[in-house]
Amino acid sequence: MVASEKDFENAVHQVKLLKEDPGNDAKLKLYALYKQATEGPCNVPKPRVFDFLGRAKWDAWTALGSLPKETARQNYVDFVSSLRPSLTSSSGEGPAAHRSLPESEDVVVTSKDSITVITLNRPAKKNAITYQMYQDITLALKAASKDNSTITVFTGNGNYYSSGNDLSNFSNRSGSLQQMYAESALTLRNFVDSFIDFPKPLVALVNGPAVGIAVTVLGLFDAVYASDRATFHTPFSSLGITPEGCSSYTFPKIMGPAKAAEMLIFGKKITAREACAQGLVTEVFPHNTFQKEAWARLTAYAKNPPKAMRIGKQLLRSFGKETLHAVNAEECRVLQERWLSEECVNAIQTFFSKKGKL
Ligand SMILES: CCCCCCCCCC/C=C\CC(=O)SCCNC(=O)CCNC(=O)[C@H](O)C(C)(C)COP(=O)(O)OP(=O)(O)OC[C@H]1O[C@@H](n2cnc3c(N)ncnc32)[C@H](O)[C@@H]1OP(=O)(O)O
Repeated sequence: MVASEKDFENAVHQVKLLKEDPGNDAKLKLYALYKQATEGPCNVPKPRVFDFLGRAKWDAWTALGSLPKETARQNYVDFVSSLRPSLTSSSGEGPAAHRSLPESEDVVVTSKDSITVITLNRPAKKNAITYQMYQDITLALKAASKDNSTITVFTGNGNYYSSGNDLSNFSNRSGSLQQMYAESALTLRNFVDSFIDFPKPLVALVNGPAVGIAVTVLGLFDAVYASDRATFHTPFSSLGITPEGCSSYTFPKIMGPAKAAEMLIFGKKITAREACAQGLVTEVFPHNTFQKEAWARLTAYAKNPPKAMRIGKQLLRSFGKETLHAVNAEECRVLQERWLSEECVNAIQTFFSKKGKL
């Protein structure tokens, strides 16, 4: 469904009625999408170096590349709808006001003992994340942030946690390359933002090997429990691409720059025990008892007073948030360029022509 002019105007009106400040990142996103929807791609000169606000706005608008006006309009309407809890009740009902998680077989959301569980459910494809799944996960996190659960858990179905980005995302979509990559960068940015902004304790149960973006976002989780069959692999350079998920910032902080470089630049695959020694994983359990032990732990933790846990998380995380959003924006901008590079195009072709393995 494409948002009409009326939907767009309605959303612009709703923004004016916001009761609370939605924060700088949300305001930048709204600004960029509004400009793109009304004026098209940014072609104004870059503001001078000390005009920080002007630059941030220019960067946000420019990052949308050649995203079509209609798509920007739709994204604006969707984004405003995701801000609804802070809108005034007299603002009127926008078309997407009650949008909830679409029925999805590949991303399953369940609830257990006050814990919301988001399960990647494409075991035949090693839980590779499709374009649709990025959007479903983003919506699932938004919903979990508002539901009555105390903890949110991420896991995979089958013998893999996730093989990362589904490489057919590069070929399965319509439209010009420029348009597709601009949309993808925005989708990725929203996806990672939803981890950065997640307000409750977020725990990963890494049931098997994890690859690419499934590894990088772990730096944004509050605890990572892993089976001893899990491995952690970010083969970005061999795919001609660059790190995302804020890992270019979180990994050096977590494990030190040298170990981070081995993983993110040289693509070294590490075991669960190595990842634990380096601080990326909280604790490793034998595969046979992994589910039982991890769930016993989670069920006990979920009985803690929820507000205290939420506020505790805020204290631990909120000071670095601005930086994380800036890192995310920059990683997405760089990736958007890399996707067009010969190195990346060749690597994806190799995967599908020879069914090449990591
Ligand atoms: C324009 C871009 C749009 C992007 C949209 C949003 C932005 C995303 C940004 C993030 C970008 C990249 C970050 C990353 O995640 S990089 C890492 C990408 N992942 C890989 O390179 C892994 C590739 N897979 C493999 O090397 C192997 O499959 C494996 C994981 C080592 C498992 O090997 P296996 O022998 O045990 O199993 P296999 O037979 O290969 O797999 C079973 C079937 O699953 C398919 N499959 C597995 N992983 C992927 C994948 N990542 N993408 C697509 N398909 C995958 C595999 O092809 C098999 O399929 P089939 O049975 O042959 O049909």
